[in-house]
Amino acid sequence: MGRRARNKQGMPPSLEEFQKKPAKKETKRKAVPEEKPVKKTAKRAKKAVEEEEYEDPKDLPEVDLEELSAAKKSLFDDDEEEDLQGFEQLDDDEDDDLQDEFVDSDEEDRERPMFSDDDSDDMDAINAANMEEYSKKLDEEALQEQQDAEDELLEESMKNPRAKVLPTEQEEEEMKTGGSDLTMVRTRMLEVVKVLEDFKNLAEEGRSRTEYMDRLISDICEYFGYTPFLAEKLFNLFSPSEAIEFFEANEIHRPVSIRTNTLMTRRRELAQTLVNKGVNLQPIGTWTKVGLQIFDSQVPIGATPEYLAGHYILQAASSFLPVMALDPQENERVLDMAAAPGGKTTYISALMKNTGCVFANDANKARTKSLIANIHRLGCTNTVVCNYDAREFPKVIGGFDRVLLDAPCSGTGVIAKDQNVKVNRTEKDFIQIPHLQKQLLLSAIDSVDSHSATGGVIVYSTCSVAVDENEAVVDYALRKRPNVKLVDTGLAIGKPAFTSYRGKHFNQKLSLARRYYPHAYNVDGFFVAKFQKIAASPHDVSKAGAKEKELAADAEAAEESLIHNDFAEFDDEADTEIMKESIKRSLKKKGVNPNSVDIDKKLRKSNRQNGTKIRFQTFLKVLEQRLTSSDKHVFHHLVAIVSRKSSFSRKSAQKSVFRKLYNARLVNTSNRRLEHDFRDSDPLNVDMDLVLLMLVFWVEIAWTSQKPMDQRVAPVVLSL
Ligand SMILES: C[S@@+](CC[C@H](N)C(=O)[O-])C[C@H]1O[C@@H](n2cnc3c(N)ncnc32)[C@H](O)[C@@H]1O
Repeated sequence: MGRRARNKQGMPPSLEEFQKKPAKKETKRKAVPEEKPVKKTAKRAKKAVEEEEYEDPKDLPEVDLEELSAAKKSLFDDDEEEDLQGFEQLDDDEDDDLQDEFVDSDEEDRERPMFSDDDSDDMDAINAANMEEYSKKLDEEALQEQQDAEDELLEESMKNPRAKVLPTEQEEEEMKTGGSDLTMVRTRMLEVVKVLEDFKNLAEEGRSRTEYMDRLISDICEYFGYTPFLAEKLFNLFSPSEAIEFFEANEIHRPVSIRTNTLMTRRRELAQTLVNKGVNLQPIGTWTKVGLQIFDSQVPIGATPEYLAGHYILQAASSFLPVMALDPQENERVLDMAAAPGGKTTYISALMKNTGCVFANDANKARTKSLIANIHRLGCTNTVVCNYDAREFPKVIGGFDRVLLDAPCSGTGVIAKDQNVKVNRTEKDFIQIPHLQKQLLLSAIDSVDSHSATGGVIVYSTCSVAVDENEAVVDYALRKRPNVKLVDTGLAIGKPAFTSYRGKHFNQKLSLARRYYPHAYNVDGFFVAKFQKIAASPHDVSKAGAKEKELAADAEAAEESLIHNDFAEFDDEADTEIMKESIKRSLKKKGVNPNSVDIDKKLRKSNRQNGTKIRFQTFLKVLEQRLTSSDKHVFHHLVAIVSRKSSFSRKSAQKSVFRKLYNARLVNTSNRRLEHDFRDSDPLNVDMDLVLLMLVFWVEIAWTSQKPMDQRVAPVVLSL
């Protein structure tokens, strides 16, 4: 069997199949409780993990180490081919493994805020966690009691279907002043979820769905410590009950895993050596031949002679996935665009058996040190390290067989590792980071040789679960580069990515990309998409560097409704100029020479007649305050249409749309003349579609601001 074929994964079992599998035989070494952690509270699930993961050695029966070694050895006796066969026919136990045995590590070295690996940090964390877990074990009974009490309370409240789950105004006040009892908050969250799932039967009369949702988001913020912005963003990805599972999973550390460096050793040899040193481990599910899950260890796992000799690397299981999807072949030329600290580069190098050439690039020079260190330690000799802004590619060098873009991201998939994400991420991050990701992905695509005999592949991955950083980025790339198509990742696990999300529709092929969630697979949240480049494009020979791309992307982004940080850049002067232009046009249309008229005077008169002092800037401020991001999206959509339909610059188009909205806002039934002006002063003579879109926009504002806008909108409709 050829290498490529051997590397191909079997068809993924469905999620249902995964979930229906009977529980795996319990072993004392199992780190994750048999029950899915998501069925427990954050604390309780964590407790269960602690109990099993850090079982007090004193409580264990005496074990003959030789026997243990022999038993462990048998775990790795299957040769690689058998592993593969098993992989193609996932059995029940293995499926269950998949849920339990994914691990984190290398992502810790991701640069903050980009989330990075650092093996030694990882180990410190593990050892510290062990001690903490041991001491927490003493609290077990108390915690269990508390849990039982909570469950009882919940059960009781559920008996009364129309129980008053939401706090009264007075209770709200008390909560504000006296703080909340977290147990109560948690119980209420679960109750609200139940109500939301059967709103018709369980909701209190007179209470709206929004009230329940708002309460739930507030409680999530309070209980788990998220900002309302991020809580809502993440909440929207799931059903209410699954959202709680996700938030709870973020309170639990993923298990620790290592990847065998096949340039140096084989997995079963490594496992045997480590077991002999007192490391308690098990292979990660059948989907990987190189991963080992570590349950506990009598030696520091990041400082064993084998570690120092490069026989393994601490690496999150989810980090294997993009490289497996990339499927690098021997003797190829591969680019790892954002490579530091090298968890994925070294895996690529190993899969290529140190043949061909891997360009490992990272924009952060400091981080290339750890990249170089890992490359050396793991004995990768086919690797060139470089330090460019990856948007410089393919100007630096192009024509690669494969490119991996493990993009810098917001890290919403690895909150369990970095709790700061809960409070640090802002709306701006979810505009700026995707903006960079899009530019990087286009560069990745342009750096691949579409005529590659073996490859022509691009893999895009992030450790974020946000749609803006995943589906939206991939969809953008598909639109901008019709010479690529999405293909199957070949990965055995993962949920299909979204093809539509909250009113946005993406390329249908996005269902081929994969999403990973901590609560679903006990791995870091991750996203993997695989492209095949089917033809060359003019961009492939582009000599544009990062700066040029940034400028081009800014312009494109405005068209794509992405950037609105220049939202309030209009000034009175510009405002006046536009109005003057409009008056001149109007005069011309009437056959009057504009030069024969005092335009300033006419403008003043017009302003007086309009009785308005609202200027663009004021209007922008109002918009900023009142628009949700989806409203802004509509606005930018309008701008994009106007600039496409005209030769106007983006700025002029923005002004024009504002002019429309501005004027439309003044129209009312008693002012027919203004209606007329509104149409006459239209500098673009925009078509009906645009006006209708504007109305949609206005209706959205009305909806958002909860104020009736019909009075303003209706006459515009009438005037069409
Ligand atoms: C998610 S981490 C990469 C982790 C790495 N692939 C691994 O597996 O070890 C993202 C990396 O992107 C790098 N980065 C950020 N902006 C970049 C850019 N414009 N060009 C290249 N690298 C960039 C960061 O320095 C960071 O190391």
